[in-house]
Amino acid sequence: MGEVDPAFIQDPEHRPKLSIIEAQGIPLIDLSPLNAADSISDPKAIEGLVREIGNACKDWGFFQVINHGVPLHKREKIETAARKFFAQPLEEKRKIRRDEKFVVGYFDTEHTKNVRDWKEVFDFLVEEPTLVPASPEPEDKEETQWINKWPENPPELREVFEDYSQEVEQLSLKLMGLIALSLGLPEDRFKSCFKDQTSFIRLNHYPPCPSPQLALGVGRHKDGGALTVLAQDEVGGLEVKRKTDGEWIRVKPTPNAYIINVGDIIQVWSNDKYESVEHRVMVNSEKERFSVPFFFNPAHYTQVKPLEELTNKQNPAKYRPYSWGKFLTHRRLTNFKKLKAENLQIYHFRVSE
Ligand SMILES: O=C(O)CCC(=O)C(=O)O
Ligand SMILES: [Fe+2]
Repeated sequence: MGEVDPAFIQDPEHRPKLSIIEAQGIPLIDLSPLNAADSISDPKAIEGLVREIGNACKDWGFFQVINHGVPLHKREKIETAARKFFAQPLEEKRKIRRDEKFVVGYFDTEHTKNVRDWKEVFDFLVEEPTLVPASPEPEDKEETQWINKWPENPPELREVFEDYSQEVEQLSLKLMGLIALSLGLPEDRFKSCFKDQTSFIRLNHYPPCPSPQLALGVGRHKDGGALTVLAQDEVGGLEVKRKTDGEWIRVKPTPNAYIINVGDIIQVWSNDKYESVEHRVMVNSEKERFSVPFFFNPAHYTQVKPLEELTNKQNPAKYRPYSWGKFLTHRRLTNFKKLKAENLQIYHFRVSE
């Protein structure tokens, strides 16, 4: 990636401001009550945690966690492997390029809202194989399997990835338990939805950009899945749209913390009590940046709809049910193309009021 190609240039209203507002207020939550051996005998600590998580989901849709239980060395290993992978020549990386048949792998021409992102990515599925619908067509009942493509280099990537994904999956399940409790539901309310998960991990590399005021590493978007657990390095660049005033707020890197955000599925399950919030990534002219999001997604056959326990006459369901698998395959296929229109979003399933 050399000079800025017009494909990367954002419309003026979406260009980043170079004066940054750093996050004061994106909650930092200490998960240590979960790890304490006597947590059962200390329900007060868990209650406090549940309240903090609920408030963060409601007010921000984003929070950071510390003392989360994911061993630091496992995170460091995947970050090192990502650096090694992206340092290879483009021809090497393109050997395992994502295409319409192999939907995971390396990709350097992703578009968000039809503007090209200043980044390259590598996606891995958590379940191998991952079962999904064969096509986004609603009448087509056929299923297919997605499998991973592993690069030759670095050779340890597969093992490092498998080790890491188990840890973030455990953390995600714990967080879903806390989120369920915060909605007044049983802790294991969401557990079965993730049995045949369609989760994936993405390695993101944002090279230095000569015009960081014109382009974005990732354009503004919401995450389509249930929950995102993101590791960012010390460079920083993630910005979150503050719900109170629509201002873009930078998430300050906190060593060894994870950034958690509510995805579209939790928004629908909670019938808009919790909102999937827009975010984007700024790039800079000097430093490259790496990040590793884990997208926690349910089984493809999940019909996403507002939970019955959370809806009633006064608070009727705001969304029609939709198939997560069809939503996912639609998104994956349209990601290859620069579309004329915006791709599929949950508001397309909104019940008109
Ligand atoms: O790199 C980041 O900080 C966030 C990336 C992101 O939002 C995404 O990949 O969905
Ligand atoms: Fe995102």
